[in-house]
Amino acid sequence: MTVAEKWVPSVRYRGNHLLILDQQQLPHHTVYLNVTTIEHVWDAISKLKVRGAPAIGIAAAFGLALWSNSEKEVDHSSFLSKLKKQRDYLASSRPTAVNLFWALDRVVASAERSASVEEAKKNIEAEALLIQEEDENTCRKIGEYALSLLQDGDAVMTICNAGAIATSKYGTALAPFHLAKEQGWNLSVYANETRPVLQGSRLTAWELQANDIDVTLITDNMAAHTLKTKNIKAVIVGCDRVAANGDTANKIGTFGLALQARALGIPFYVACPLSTLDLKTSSGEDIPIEERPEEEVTHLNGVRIAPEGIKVFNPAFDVTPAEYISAIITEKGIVSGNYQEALSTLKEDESIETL
Ligand SMILES: CSC[C@@H](O)[C@@H](O)C(=O)COP(=O)(O)O
Repeated sequence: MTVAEKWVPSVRYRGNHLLILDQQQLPHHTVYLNVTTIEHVWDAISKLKVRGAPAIGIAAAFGLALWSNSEKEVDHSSFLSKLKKQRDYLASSRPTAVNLFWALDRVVASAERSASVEEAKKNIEAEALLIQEEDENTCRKIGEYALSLLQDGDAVMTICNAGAIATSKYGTALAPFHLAKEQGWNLSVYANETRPVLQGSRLTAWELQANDIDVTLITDNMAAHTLKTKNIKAVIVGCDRVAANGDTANKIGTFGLALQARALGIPFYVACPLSTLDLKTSSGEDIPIEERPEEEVTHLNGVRIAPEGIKVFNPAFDVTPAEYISAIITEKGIVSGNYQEALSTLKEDESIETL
């Protein structure tokens, strides 16, 4: 079976409510949360019940649709200013993944193209649905380009979960494995467990195993040894924001993997949709890095594993400088070398297929 046949969507829109796959309960329970208010959506994003850059954007877009469907305001301009306040509220749920702001701004812009409240409501819903639908095609294209860098039989390493459940379907970094499966290739994946909240062991291991893709779980501190001894042909990761110069923010631990890959001469690829490119942020130094609650570090499954009172630093992301990235794989092609120029061309020129 392939991801197309076994698909468990992360977000399902039902007009007056959303069904959100609770990724905090995976791999033990496949549970959908019944989300009825914009506050529920904020909470689900902030607590990582829905996570992964594209999925956060999709959930937030539907959050605005939920709000709009139940809003009683009849004056068009008051409706639009209330909408913008809701946009700012949802934008405060997480700071690093730019897809969140990109999706919210698309929905607000669609409402601004309306002449009445009724039309604005229709536009908001249609735009949110379009964002979700487009992401599926985008991820498939990313998977096709990523697969062109691999060969049947290759072993590849990844971190976190940039998979189907982090997007509309297929994923970004995991898309090539889903597509390889469809075409009968055998790729094997080494998944870093991804402390502190274990997106690798709880989500990537679950997603790939459920799709009969050869996956081996390692702890994060096994990565260098595994890269060196297991004939790994590439590292592929997702990302939360790419700055104009190609510096890339992704799950904490990614930068370490990039350094290890460089030291061992293994290509290090970043896979992402163009919605993750943030040309307004000039370099990685300007990307806001989320710091999360210390309990994520001091506790495992609710059990304290560190002494009371210990100081904790818990950045959720790190930035990999562009010089360590062999190529960035997008739905419009693969870029490498001078990222500054290539990324802005890519964002501007929708017709480019491969650079
Ligand atoms: C296609 S998902 C890409 C990234 O969002 C992913 O690699 C990642 O770092 C997710 O972090 P998370 O904190 O789980 O939202």
